Amino acid sequence: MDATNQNTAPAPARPQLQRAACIGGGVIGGGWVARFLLAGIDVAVFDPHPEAERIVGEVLANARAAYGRLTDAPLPDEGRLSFHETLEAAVAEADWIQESVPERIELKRKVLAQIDAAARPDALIGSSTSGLLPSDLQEGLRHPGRFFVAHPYNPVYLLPLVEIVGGIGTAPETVEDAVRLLEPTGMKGVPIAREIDAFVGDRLLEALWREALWLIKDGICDVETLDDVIRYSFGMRWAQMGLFQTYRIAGGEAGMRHFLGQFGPALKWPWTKLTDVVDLDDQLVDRIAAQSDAQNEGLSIRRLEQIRDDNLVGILQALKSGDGGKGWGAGRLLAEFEAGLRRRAAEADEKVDGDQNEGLKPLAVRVSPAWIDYNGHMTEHRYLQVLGDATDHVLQAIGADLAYVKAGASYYTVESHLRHLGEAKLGDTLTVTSRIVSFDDKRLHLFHRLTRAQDGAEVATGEHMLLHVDRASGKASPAPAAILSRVAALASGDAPDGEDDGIGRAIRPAAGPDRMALAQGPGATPSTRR
Ligand SMILES: NC(=O)C1=CN([C@@H]2O[C@H](COP(=O)(O)OP(=O)(O)OC[C@H]3O[C@@H](n4cnc5c(N)ncnc54)[C@H](O)[C@@H]3O)[C@@H](O)[C@H]2O)C=CC1
Ligand SMILES: C[N+](C)(C)CC(=O)CC(=O)[O-]
Repeated sequence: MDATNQNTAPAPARPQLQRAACIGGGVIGGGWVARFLLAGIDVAVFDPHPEAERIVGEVLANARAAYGRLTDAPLPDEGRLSFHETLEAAVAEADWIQESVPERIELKRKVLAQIDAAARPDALIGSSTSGLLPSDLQEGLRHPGRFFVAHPYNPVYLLPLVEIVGGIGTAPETVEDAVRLLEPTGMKGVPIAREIDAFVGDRLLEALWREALWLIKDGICDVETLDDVIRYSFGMRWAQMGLFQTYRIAGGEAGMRHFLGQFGPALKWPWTKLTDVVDLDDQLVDRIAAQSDAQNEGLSIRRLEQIRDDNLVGILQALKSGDGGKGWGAGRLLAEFEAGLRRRAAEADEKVDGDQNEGLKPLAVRVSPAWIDYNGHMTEHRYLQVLGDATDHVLQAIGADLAYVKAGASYYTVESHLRHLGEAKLGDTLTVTSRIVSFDDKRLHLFHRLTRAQDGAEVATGEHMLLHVDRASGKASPAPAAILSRVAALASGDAPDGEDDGIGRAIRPAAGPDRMALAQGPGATPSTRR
């Protein structure tokens, strides 16, 4: 029996995370706030800093912008954010409380004891500590069984890893619950088998940092050179294959055993200063600070954060298309996160619609920052993307879903006509309504209309002809009866009375000099036409 269960009944199952509390809203606490809110979880914050709301707000603005570029999947509505005067008020309703106060053990213990006393007994309590032992932090708590370390990486809203570390008093189901509850936020909770100072990530980072400080102190390189050495080489490898998979490849065809044989002896050569710790005296601090100022001239912290976030989004997206489209590492996790978002959105639609067959349901799409061009409005190819999603929505409704495609047949778009009728701006929600205009056993003629949700203004229409295709032969083939009967049930034919849908319209030449004249050169007029 662990220490928790001495005073309380076994904790009830924790189904999902709906309300979180963040105690400390600095660099890491602010990142947690953003991660939770963007996953649709309400967040209550306590931080005595007089500018806590502004600081959290700026982290959140960065996070929103990054998510806009990260994913087209339907994010849930943001959770509700509230700031509280007392820690007790912030934690009262929370399912998960994340402590992110400064790294001082006596402060953390005091704050954790306060949280423990004020929180619901079944609420989970995670600490963001970078390396303090959970057993040391949970000493004196009344309910130590629900306490654990949840060590994230900065920026918390983009980097998915959370090291989950239990202490002596942590109940095993707490670690399992923590990993499971983080999943819908896009995070990867990784349980660490045994507690150890600095866990796994900071053990590695400290070793690298210690060596880096020696290299600067000894005048071997400056901070810019050191950063270049990392970012032009092994830093890029680490993002996708870590250390051991990378070194396996470095062993050539003979693999890891050969690598260990060849490079293992070097560990005993004087290639490392290992445990000697640099004295961070004033002179070294001044040198590093001056070199860092020179390296970052003209770049504010907020600007650096935005550059970092853009780069991370790019890396995550590249990794999502890795391994032949299956996704690799953090990119595969992103793909799974997006699949979860789509599944939950579809389930929510289902709930609203029930089983009634009322025709094709509209899609709602939010215009995200990555969709805006130099004219300040949604750029052309994003319209095609939204129309493509709307077509997929129709295909799902007629039963030509991913399982159908996997089984060997699909609909391919063979012709599209897109009309731009208005502007869509950042943050607009677009409603896409769809119609099946006509069909036969091979052809499916679709029409989509995009309107702005806030005022109903028409923004664009898309008209598309699709062919049913046997994927093995790549040739058009008749759709099966089951699909055709769904199509027939959903087809609505003509536009509602009086509505000009522009169906069948083509682009006509402008009234000025005609195409023949233009082809004959700048001096030509229509009269030169033969
Ligand atoms: N900065 C980093 O790169 C990382 C930090 N961590 C860990 O996260 C924790 C927080 O670190 P940072 O966010 O970097 O520090 P920070 O200094 O940016 O933020 C700490 C916040 O805690 C607030 N605070 C102080 N006393 C408080 C109290 N009694 N109750 C509520 N809030 C209080 C401060 O006003 C401040 O806003 C530390 O344990 C640190 O080791 C973990 C991963 C990375
Ligand atoms: C510097 N640090 C020890 C606070 C770093 C971390 O804990 C993790 C990170 O984000 O690098």
